[in-house]
Amino acid sequence: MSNQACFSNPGPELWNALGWHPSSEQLEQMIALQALLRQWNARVNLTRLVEGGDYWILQVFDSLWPLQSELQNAQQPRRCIDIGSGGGFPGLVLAIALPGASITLVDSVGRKTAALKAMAAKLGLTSRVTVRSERAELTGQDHCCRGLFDLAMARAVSTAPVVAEYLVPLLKPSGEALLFRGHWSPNDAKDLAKALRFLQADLIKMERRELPDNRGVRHQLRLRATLPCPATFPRPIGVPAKNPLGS
Ligand SMILES: C[S@@+](CC[C@H](N)C(=O)[O-])C[C@H]1O[C@@H](n2cnc3c(N)ncnc32)[C@H](O)[C@@H]1O
Repeated sequence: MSNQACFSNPGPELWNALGWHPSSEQLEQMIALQALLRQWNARVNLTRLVEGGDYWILQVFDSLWPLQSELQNAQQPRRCIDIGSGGGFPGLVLAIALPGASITLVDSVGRKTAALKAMAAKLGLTSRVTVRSERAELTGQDHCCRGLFDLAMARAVSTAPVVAEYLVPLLKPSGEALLFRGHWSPNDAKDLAKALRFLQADLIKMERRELPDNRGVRHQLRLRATLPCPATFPRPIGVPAKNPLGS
């Protein structure tokens, strides 16, 4: 089998490259998620990456590779939140891979959150997955979410300073924000550092990795709060994107 064919399937090559292997139940859930995305895509534009390597590498692998340490302690109770979850990446894949975690999925588009709720129910994840249909700027100011998460993440939602403003207010004092990035440059790092000064947070880790099958380079950035996030952040709806911190 060519490398490309191996990585287009959920076979051992994919999991060896990831350094984590799903149980048979988890694998079934990931295959079921793929089928649910095909169904829901007919009604709502969730994602076009649902077949072969597009699904297994660009969605599943890409959602899980930054979580090596969490995957080693997958039963540990954790509160996680995925901002701008879209079709459920990384949030729903995380809910499958981390049986100890509870996951809140947030998206501002009602049709997407309806699909997320229905997919979570079909996957048997309702007891651990909560779906919120709202803007992240409101989530971060809601006492039901602010300051309560061990892990707050976002993939493909906005620039790093904007995403940091959404995520940092959600963290417990010991929590970490996880930014999934594609390209990452020294200028991106400078912009993020300026934003983090406002949010009272530090960059604690940056990791680069190539996806299997030459599917591109990815970066993960981890942030931690140094002091409680000032109450003014996140600012009202639309302000973080219109006027990014530090710009
Ligand atoms: C490009 S999609 C990425 C979806 C998913 N995270 C992924 O990686 O496939 C961005 C998603 O973020 C949502 N989004 C963007 N800004 C948001 C905000 N301020 N609050 C909540 N959701 C937001 C959009 O509705 C959209 O579903």
